[in-house]
Amino acid sequence: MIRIENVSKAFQTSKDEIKAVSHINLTIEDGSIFGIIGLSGAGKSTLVRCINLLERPTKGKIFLNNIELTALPPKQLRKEREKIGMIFQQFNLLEQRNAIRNVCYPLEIAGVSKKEAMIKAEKLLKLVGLEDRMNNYPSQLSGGQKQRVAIARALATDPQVLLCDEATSALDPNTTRSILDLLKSINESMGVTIVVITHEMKVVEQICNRVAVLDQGCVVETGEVKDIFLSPKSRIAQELILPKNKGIASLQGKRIVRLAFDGQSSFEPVIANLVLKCQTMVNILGASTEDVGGKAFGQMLLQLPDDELAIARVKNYLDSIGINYEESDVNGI
Ligand SMILES: Nc1ncnc2c1ncn2[C@@H]1O[C@H](COP(=O)(O)OP(=O)(O)OP(=O)(O)O)[C@@H](O)[C@H]1O
Repeated sequence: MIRIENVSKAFQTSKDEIKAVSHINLTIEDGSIFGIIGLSGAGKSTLVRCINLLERPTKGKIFLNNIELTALPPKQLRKEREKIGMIFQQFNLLEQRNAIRNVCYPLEIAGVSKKEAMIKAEKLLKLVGLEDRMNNYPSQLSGGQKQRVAIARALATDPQVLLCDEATSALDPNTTRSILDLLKSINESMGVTIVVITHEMKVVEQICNRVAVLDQGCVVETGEVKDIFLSPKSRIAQELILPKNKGIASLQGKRIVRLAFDGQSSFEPVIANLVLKCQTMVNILGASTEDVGGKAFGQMLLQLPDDELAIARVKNYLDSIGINYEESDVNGI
């Protein structure tokens, strides 16, 4: 289990102090896949680098399995750090080493014999589906293949935790999906706890159990992915789930409702029935649906007519079929 206790990190620049993260409290359970999501500059990378003390927090404590990493002397910290692997957006492979020797690298540093390291590296490269690419250099590999090498390398020291800092942000959607599937299968088969840093809700939806939403260095919302996806409370989570739609700006002053679909409802009959039963037109401004844990979840923004009676009929209808909704004004979307 990872425990982040009241962690803050500030950077001192020549001009002023930048508070990258402030008073963060999070618990990440063993064996889970935990997402940390936020917009650019929210403090995600800083927070994840505080977990393995690549950045030392200015304040607060980090615990791994009840051992306080922030209190350890350097030698013991190095030992504990072997339990935490990390992968990055830009892969960070050693260009002058081929794939198998990249994976051997952390083992060599840990004092494992060359022969043993090669055997383990071969096994790991097979695990990530690169058995036919072991002797290729990074420059000969695609982005997805490089990230697979990086994952194999991160797993070489048998970590309990794998930190993924925007690990799929440089990849196309199909490759992203295959890397996320690989991470999920590593989590399931090896029990490795995975912490995923991302600015994409799709990544969180595809593999995470729980998520913390970060905004301006603070956690503004945390919980089960499906709960946050169904009913985002913070403005930033709403924006990440259903990004701002440029077309909406021209609809100032109109009544908007945000519907939350919970896996039981299919969209078209609901909206078609709503139009028929309420005898009114609605505008679909945007929709976002995802598969979470095998169930379809989603949100939809509807623009309602400027007619209080019609609005009351729509609300009654939504209540009667058990669809959750909330009203928002256009500026709050
Ligand atoms: N070494 C540093 N020195 C000074 N400021 C820093 C340093 N590292 C990060 N920051 C600042 O801390 C804040 C948070 O940055 P961080 O990289 O953690 O955000 P992020 O959410 O990971 O963003 P992105 O998704 O764009 O990488 C930003 O304002 C950034 O400029």
